Amino acid sequence: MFNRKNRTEIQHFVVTAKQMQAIETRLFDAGMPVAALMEKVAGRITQRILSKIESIPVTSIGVIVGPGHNGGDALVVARELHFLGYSLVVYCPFSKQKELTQSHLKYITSLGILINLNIESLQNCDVIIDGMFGFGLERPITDELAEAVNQINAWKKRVLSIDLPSGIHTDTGEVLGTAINATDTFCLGLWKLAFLQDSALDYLGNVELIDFDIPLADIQAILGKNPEFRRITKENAIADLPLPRPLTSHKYKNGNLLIVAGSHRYTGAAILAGLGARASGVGMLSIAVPKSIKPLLSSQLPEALIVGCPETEDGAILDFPSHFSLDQFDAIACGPGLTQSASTIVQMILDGNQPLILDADGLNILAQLDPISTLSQRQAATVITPHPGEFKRLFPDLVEELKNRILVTQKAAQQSQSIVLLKGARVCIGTENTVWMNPESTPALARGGSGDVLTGLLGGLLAAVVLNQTPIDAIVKTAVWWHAQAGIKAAKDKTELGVDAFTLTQYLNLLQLGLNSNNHN
Ligand SMILES: NC(=O)C1=CN([C@@H]2O[C@H](COP(=O)(O)OP(=O)(O)OC[C@H]3O[C@@H](n4cnc5c(N)ncnc54)[C@H](OP(=O)(O)O)[C@@H]3O)[C@@H](O)[C@H]2O)[C@@H](O)CC1
Ligand SMILES: Nc1ncnc2c1ncn2[C@@H]1O[C@H](COP(=O)(O)OP(=O)(O)O)[C@@H](O)[C@H]1O
Ligand SMILES: [K+]
Repeated sequence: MFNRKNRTEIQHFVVTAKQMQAIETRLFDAGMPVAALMEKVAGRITQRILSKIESIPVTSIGVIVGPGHNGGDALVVARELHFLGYSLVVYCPFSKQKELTQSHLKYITSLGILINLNIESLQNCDVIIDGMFGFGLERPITDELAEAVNQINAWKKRVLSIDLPSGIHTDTGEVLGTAINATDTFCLGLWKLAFLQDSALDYLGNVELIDFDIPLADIQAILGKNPEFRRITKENAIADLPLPRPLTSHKYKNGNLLIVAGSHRYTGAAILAGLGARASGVGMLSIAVPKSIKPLLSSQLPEALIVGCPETEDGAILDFPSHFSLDQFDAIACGPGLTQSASTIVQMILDGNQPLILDADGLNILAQLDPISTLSQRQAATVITPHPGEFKRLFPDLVEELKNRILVTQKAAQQSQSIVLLKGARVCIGTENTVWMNPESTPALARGGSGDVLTGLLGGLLAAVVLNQTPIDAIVKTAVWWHAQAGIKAAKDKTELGVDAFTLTQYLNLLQLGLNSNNHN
């Protein structure tokens, strides 16, 4: 007896509509009949739909059928559910269909299932299957079709979307006119960009990839060996953790990090970044703050070396103490809570040769300095971690393109020759060749201070791996995954309202996330 192969490797590929079409074309050119592929895919969708509805009382199932192959998929699913004894209501408001879809429509009619032109026909269904549009949708849904979609959403029924919620653009995740609010979406074959775009999130519901055995060679023929768009998974995130430690390790082999943060106004930001760094396991931690808040930092982080700095009149860092050198550090994390008065030291750090994470006010100060040329001229690696507001200040020429977060991150990374971590519900990390995207997170993180924790965690990891030459983009994705997983676990235990930034730092313990020192789960 053979078990189906669990193809975890395909979980990290993410494709555009164009790439998906090119991969699909390769299958057809190789001899796979289109109709056979549709049967196979729809058979798998049917199995997954059954697993979702078996435990709930279902009297009748509504099916929305579009004009293309998304509609064809829906009709095959409808046929199978009919033979399983479910009562089906088919709604197809299109006068023309693609040939294969038309053929399935004809057959389903021959089975005695009525094809309705009127959306009200679905009103009494318990579950609706959405096969209106998939990755072929390119123009907005308008007029009666838009009204039908809005009506379905207003009913607030359970809606299972095939491939994408109809109305969502495959690449940008934008709503084209209007879109189905799905409770579940079955993404077919390979993850599409829309599944990692913030703009689509509220429409997707629970998401699931339905693998239909696209040969790896066909995927690689289109995407290459190092795909441009990649999803962060548990496997690829933990692979780059600095674990296990060599038995003969010592503190200077585990990274020497300097955090530059805090002001009278934002003392907590420095503490939160420090606690984030603590969780990373960094070998040595120094935190530069305005000297009058040094006692506060020392009491919260006894293991850290707190560097008290001369202050501006408004309580920001004015300068580093005399004889203080940045050269001793493996990495610097700079920005949380600095205020814009700390521009002198930010400039000094940018001029230095240490790998750098720049966040918050560090970015706002950078925005005044011609960011693209400043970043491009740095000798060492720079990771910038803007939220969309900071991003707009840094890259005013890219503001219009922010509606496609994935592509805009890629462009910003290429222009600035830096690693760009664009914050949001689905964090995107732009690097020279790849955009990494984090598919799992929680809105519990949407509150002040959670970004400071990420900066510290990332700083600690960066300092540790600079020494063992792990690529920097690899560790950035690990930090993003770790931060989000801690948020998810904390939200499970304390609800989405219970995850203040300090609580988040308490959940960064890897054991709580199901890992151990051998880096095995
Ligand atoms: N990839 C794979 O390997 C597999 C893919 N499969 C399935 O195929 C799906 C893609 O199928 P697809 O290419 O036929 O496109 P689809 O999304 O059904 O719709 C396009 C149709 O809609 C029309 N249309 C567009 N916009 C419109 C509007 N605003 N208002 C009105 N009409 C509009 C457009 O017409 P036209 O632009 O020509 O007027 C065209 O006819 C994919 O999502 C998956 O479910 C599986 O079966 C097998 C494996
Ligand atoms: N809706 C959301 N879902 C998941 N994560 C979110 C959401 N909103 C914000 N985040 C995350 O929370 C953090 C907020 O960081 P930031 O905006 O810098 O806040 P702060 O500077 O106050 O710490 C980022 O890591 C961001 O990706
Ligand atoms: K759909």
